Amino acid sequence: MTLDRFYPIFDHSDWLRRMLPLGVKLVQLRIKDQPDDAVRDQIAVSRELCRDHGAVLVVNDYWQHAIDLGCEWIHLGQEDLDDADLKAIRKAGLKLGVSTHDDDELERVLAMDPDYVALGPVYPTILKKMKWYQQGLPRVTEWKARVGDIPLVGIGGMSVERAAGVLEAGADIVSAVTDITLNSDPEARVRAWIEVTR
Ligand SMILES: Cc1ncc(COP(=O)(O)OP(=O)(O)O)c(N)n1
Ligand SMILES: Cc1nc(C(=O)O)sc1CCOP(=O)(O)O
Ligand SMILES: [Mg+2]
Repeated sequence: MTLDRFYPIFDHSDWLRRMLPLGVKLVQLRIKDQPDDAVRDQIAVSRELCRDHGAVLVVNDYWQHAIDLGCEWIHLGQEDLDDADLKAIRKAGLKLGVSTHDDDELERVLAMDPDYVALGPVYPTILKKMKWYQQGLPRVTEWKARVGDIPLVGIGGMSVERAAGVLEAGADIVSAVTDITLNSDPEARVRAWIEVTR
């Protein structure tokens, strides 16, 4: 399966309800600091919304809910991977996307046979505090050479204006949060993203 090149990330299923009708085909639900039952409910709603719109849903962090709810994709970062039951995840047929930020992390995840590898932050991000400031485009090119046929996701400080450069540098997919969610017209921004990535 070829994943769409535009990969927005949202923190509530309401965002998916708004954005999927515009043509989003790959989307991550990334919920933080919510009660567990609320998270589960939102994953279930998002799964249905994505099914209705022919889109791929990636569940961030909550791999057990993803298994229980019959989801198809999860995204796990390095610390998530410390606690996750990879055997159970694979047994359930879940596809796995992983985060990387340096050489050691990349070596670690390549041994896990991931279904995509994310590299970040390509540009500085305002979404969360990170140890890394920015990887830059040459690092995207290096990562693509190292991951080979595994799809490479560029994340961190992405914008409509930066997307083409990141794809030209070697990313297969570009992922964005605040460029959309903090925009005064998120729908128009998503349309612009779709235009530059298809
Ligand atoms: C596509 C994509 N790339 C990286 C991340 C970050 O995952 P992680 O390092 O586990 O951090 P949190 O998102 O859980 O704060 C991601 N979610 N998606
Ligand atoms: C969630 C996340 N993970 C990153 C990583 O590098 O692993 S950067 C990031 C935030 C992306 O948000 P924005 O598009 O607003 O910069
Ligand atoms: Mg995580």
